[in-house]
Amino acid sequence: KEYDYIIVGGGTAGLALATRLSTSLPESPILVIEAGPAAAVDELRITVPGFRGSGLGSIYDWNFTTTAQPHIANRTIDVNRGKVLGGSSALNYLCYDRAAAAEYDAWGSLINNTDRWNWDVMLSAMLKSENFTGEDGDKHGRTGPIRTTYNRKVPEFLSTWKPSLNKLGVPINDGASLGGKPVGVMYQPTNINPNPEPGRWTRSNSATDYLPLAGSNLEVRTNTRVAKVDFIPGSQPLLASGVVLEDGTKITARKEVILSAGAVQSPGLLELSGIGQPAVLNAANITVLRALPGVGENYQDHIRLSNVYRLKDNYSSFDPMIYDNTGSIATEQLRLWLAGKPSWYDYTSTAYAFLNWDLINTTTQSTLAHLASHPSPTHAVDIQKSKFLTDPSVPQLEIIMESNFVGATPYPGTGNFVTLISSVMHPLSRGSVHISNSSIHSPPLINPSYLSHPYDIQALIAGAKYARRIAHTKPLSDIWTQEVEPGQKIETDAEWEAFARSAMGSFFHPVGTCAMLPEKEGGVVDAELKVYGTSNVRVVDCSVIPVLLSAHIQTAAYGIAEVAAGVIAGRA
Ligand SMILES: Cc1cc2nc3c(=O)[nH]c(=O)nc-3n(C[C@H](O)[C@H](O)[C@H](O)COP(=O)(O)OP(=O)(O)OC[C@H]3O[C@@H](n4cnc5c(N)ncnc54)[C@H](O)[C@@H]3O)c2cc1C
Repeated sequence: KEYDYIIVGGGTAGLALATRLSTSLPESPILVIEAGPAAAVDELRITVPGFRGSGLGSIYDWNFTTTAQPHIANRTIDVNRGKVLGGSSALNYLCYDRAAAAEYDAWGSLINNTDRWNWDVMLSAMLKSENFTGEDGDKHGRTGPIRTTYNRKVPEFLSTWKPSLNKLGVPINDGASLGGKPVGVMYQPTNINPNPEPGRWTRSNSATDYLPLAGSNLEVRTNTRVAKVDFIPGSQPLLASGVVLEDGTKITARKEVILSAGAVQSPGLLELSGIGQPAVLNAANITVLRALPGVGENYQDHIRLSNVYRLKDNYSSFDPMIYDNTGSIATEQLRLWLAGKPSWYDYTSTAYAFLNWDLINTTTQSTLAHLASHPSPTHAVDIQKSKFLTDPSVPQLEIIMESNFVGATPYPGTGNFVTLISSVMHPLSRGSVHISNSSIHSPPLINPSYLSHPYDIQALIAGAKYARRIAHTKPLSDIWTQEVEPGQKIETDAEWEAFARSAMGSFFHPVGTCAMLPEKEGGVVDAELKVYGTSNVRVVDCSVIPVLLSAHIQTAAYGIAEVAAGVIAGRA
């Protein structure tokens, strides 16, 4: 059987794109090939919002790890990625937000000043993908597939969040953070469907809410892995004829092959197909069909640190739902969830702050700006990040108040905790992901180069120190008894640095590895997401994001897919 379009990866962007293409081009046979399974409708690890995190390490996770990272004591960091229909949208933590307008505008200015990509384009695409329930005055889509709303149950102590930050001079930004101006402290929505029968609040993802809208011309094959793109020998530019599966089966694409395998695996598929850095391909004994040095480079990810506080006895947290999930509280809450009644298992993250360094103090701003500009950045992505450092509309630090223990050490066994997770929004370390040999079955070599730029470690420490300051500000200071991580013993600069290097984690947001940039800047795709040197291969997923955003990135994945569907259907 032949198809017009083959989409590799039925993940967040892949299913959104496939659904939109199938309805825009009803005469075109379209195939999505997904390596993972379709999860059962009653798969609680995916469906129950409060079970977020329980899919990690499961059959729905690729379970990759980084190479040993020299700047964090040679630790390796887990690289969790969805391996299931819905991809990482089925595995993620359901934070739903958008970055500053200037950050999407930068995409267009970096790729030859095109007006194909900017805030207006991405906002309209992101709104098209959203279906919000509620009234908050913010920018929301109301008719799109992905259901969003606010948590209906939040722990009582969360009420200390906004006043404490506000006391430190951070503006309250409730109901106004999704319109391109995220700086401030606020509650944000979450990708939950609030009213499916029988009243259960469930995770909304690309498999549950885009795919059912697809036309009958869309076929989905699960548990099927693509090994590479097949090119017509001697074609110039390279013309793809289809894909080759891991068992050698060839499937024909009459028009296009679109890679939506995510930021960790789309670059590897290009390399296995003969497009990439000659040194990488030669080492893997793969014939170079097109040298493209940017493939797999420019890996960027959000880095995070936790400050964990033990709550006073009169406060209960989400901890029993995670760490005592056979206990009576958890059992009762799951019974309520199954009955479609308000339950703690409806709950996800709610309380956020997006800050720039100025909001902490001018010394932090100038110290970090100095680190970022010495030596002067020369790469377009780094230059862009240094411009963001002087733009007060662009956040540099996110802090989330989590209602449970999220430490670098194991859960202490008993007790209720609150965690302030701080994350650097524009780290300057950029790494890479490459294949190690010619087999699709070998895991990729993921080297994010965490903390290799001196800005990153100091930014991480500045965030965690500020989180401690928040914790010591009333009314938040009234709810806890002990700082468990990093612990009050961490005080000197050297102690903070050792702690940060030993406890730093990832926020699961890799981007940039098939960057939409000019080829001479290390770009892999052009403004129409077409791979340089090919006439009919595109990449549509988070790997095309050239500069990491100051937001959780699923909204961008949906937005990119919506824009790409318009581009592809317009060209058909
Ligand atoms: C644990 C976790 C928590 C997160 N939390 C949040 C959050 O709270 N909010 C937020 O906004 N973002 C969050 N993210 C990030 C966000 O969900 C992802 O970055 C985004 O969904 C990625 O979308 P994508 O389309 O680029 O890739 P994916 O959704 O990962 O899709 C790639 C798909 O391709 C498939 N695939 C790969 N290789 C092949 C192959 N060779 N053949 C066939 N199929 C293949 C994969 O199985 C997968 O289904 C989180 C991510 C993770 C992993």
